[in-house]
Amino acid sequence: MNEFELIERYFALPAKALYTPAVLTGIGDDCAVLQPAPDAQLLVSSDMLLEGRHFFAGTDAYRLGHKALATNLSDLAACGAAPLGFTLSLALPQVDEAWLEPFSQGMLALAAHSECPLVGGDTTRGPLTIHITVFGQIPQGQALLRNGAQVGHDIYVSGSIGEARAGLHLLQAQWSCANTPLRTHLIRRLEAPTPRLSLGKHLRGVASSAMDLSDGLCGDLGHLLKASKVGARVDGAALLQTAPRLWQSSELSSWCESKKIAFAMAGGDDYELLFTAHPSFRSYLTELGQELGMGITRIGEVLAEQGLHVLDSQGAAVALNGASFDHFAAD
Ligand SMILES: Nc1ncnc2c1ncn2[C@@H]1O[C@H](COP(=O)(O)OP(=O)(O)O)[C@@H](O)[C@H]1O
Ligand SMILES: Cc1ncc(C[n+]2csc(CCOP(=O)(O)OP(=O)(O)O)c2C)c(N)n1
Ligand SMILES: [Mg+2]
Repeated sequence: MNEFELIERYFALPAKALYTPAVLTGIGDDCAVLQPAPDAQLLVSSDMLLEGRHFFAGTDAYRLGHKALATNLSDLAACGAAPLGFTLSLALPQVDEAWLEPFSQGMLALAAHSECPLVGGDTTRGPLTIHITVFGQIPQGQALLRNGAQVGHDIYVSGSIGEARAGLHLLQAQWSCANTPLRTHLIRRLEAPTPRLSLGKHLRGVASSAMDLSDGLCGDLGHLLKASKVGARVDGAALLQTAPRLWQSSELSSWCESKKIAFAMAGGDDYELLFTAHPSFRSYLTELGQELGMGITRIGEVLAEQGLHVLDSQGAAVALNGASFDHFAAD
């Protein structure tokens, strides 16, 4: 199979079935031509996944296809945007049809579900690298950004924080988990995150600032606070309540509270939304969580004084010993 047969079979043909009316020209020309809605603004975000750095060699190809698109859609969700389409640039060591078939299926199943068609890309031989750029749209001026957090606003996260990091530690054999359903759940949280697109749309006009959690709450919240020129207090006990299955597991229930909080604060790969909102939205957000069937947890408050203070249930400061994920941390 040559390069163009590969593109046709695994990407161009199945992608065509997913084109929306916004795709005026899709795969096969020099550029894709997309038509955003009148009065919409265009949003663009790009993320890559590299074998050995973002995923282990031998990771299930269907899940990898899903995750590569999910991490990108998560950025659109964080801005409250609706997907328009995406491009896929792929480096493959060789043509492996037993890998390409599920990879393409996992990616395009999420593309169909999210109404985000594949509209172009590039394919080359090289170390396994998956690079996606997503395009989204939003009505003028409504994009949720990192710089709008206001003093006195509440801080929220969606979903369960720390589970993906626990999944990573399981795969790295840093701890074991005898509870098979929990083990399966944690690894799925690492390998197959759900982009929170509908939550993001519902946060338009509600959230004062938002971002998605990829590197870990500690560092990511730090970016949001810096952009907004504010500080924050995080209630560690509220953060732990987002992942009760994890903390009640027999292996981790003996950890002290501050160790659990520090683990969750440094947990990368969450792909949940972090956002701030005026306290008048509390009941709306409780109902929204029920409507969308996901946790939306208030974990703290924005403060005028800069800096991030994470407290345990006794009000004592939790030492965060550094870390969120940083690709160049050791350099
Ligand atoms: N090589 C690069 N050239 C230009 N901009 C970059 C580059 N790498 C990252 N960025 C930008 O820096 C910002 C932070 O990047 P990153 O932490 O990867 O964001 P995210 O977590 O949303 O993917 C983003 O606005 C991103 O677009
Ligand atoms: C094999 C493997 N090692 C380590 C990790 C943990 N990890 C790798 S990258 C990353 C952070 C997110 O990746 P990044 O490229 O920084 O995404 P972005 O912030 O740009 O969205 C984490 C937590 C992993 N998922 N898999
Ligand atoms: Mg990035």
